[in-house]
Amino acid sequence: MENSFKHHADKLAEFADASRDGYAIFSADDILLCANKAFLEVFYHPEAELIGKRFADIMRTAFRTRKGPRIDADNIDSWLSRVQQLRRSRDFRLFEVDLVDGRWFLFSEQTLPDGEMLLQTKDITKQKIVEQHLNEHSRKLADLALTDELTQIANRRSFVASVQAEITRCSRLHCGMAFFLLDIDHFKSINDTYGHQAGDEVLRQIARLVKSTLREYDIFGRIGGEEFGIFLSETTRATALEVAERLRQQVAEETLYIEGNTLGITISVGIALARDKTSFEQLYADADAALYQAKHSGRNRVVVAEYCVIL
Ligand SMILES: Nc1nc2c(ncn2[C@@H]2O[C@H](COP(=O)(O)OP(=O)(O)OP(=O)(O)O)[C@@H](O)[C@H]2O)c(=O)[nH]1
Repeated sequence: MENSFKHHADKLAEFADASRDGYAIFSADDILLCANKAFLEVFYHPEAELIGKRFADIMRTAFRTRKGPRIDADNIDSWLSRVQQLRRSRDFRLFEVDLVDGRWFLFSEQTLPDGEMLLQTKDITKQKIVEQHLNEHSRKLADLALTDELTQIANRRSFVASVQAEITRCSRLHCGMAFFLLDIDHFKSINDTYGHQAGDEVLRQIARLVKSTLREYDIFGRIGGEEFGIFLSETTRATALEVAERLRQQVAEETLYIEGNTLGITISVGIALARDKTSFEQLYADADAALYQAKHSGRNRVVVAEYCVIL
């Protein structure tokens, strides 16, 4: 019977040694007592250099030789003191470790009541690559869902969401907000004269031009068709007018080169202003009314919504 146990224990040791997963046992005072080949391979050091060493010394060697686990720290001692707080903080811990050579391992630490610890490592490089591809893919999908395909600026959905978040913040702080509706003049005749593709190119170039004149934290998006929205926070009436007028002027002065034609484009801008609680719908309606006035009083102009005169 005893022989049979011994036989099975030997078999287990044999399998553990041949396993692709790493196994190691650390003593209660963190000395590496034994480890199989797969574990030693993670650290790139021969058995003789690791067995009998303290965990801290093994990690110091990894840091110094830049082999084994990637240690993103300037100072190994402060890194070690952080890690030591985590080690044995629970009976069982699972965490991912990336190696300097680009491989990824899932580590598990199982601590016995007397402080001895069994460390297991599993190569998860393939899963990590798939995970990274999936993350990248879903980031791209999220970007696509938020971006207007033609102009590569925010689409209506993401523009409205950003503006609503900013309205909430500004209303709380009672800071001035300005909302512009910007519309290309006689855009239909551009399509009719030069074709729809030329019209698309005008939209792209105008979006680029407007974007380059705005500040990084101004919110800019394509609301639909040839209509764009801009939201400025922490803004006075005078600043809003100045920005809109500068935009109008820059567009009017720019010559666009579209499919062999030189085009002069103008825009009309309707502005709504607010200081206290408001909504996207309210700002949009007010700016739209102002834009209507701008169109009907000759185009290529900026009009502030009537009720905003006092703001
Ligand atoms: N090329 C192109 N045209 C578009 C797009 N979206 C909307 N349009 C066109 O934009 C034109 C808008 O025309 P209108 O609303 O009559 O306005 P307008 O000709 O710009 O005249 P005003 O706004 O009154 O100055 C329509 O002919 C739409 O077909 C687009 O993505 N690409």
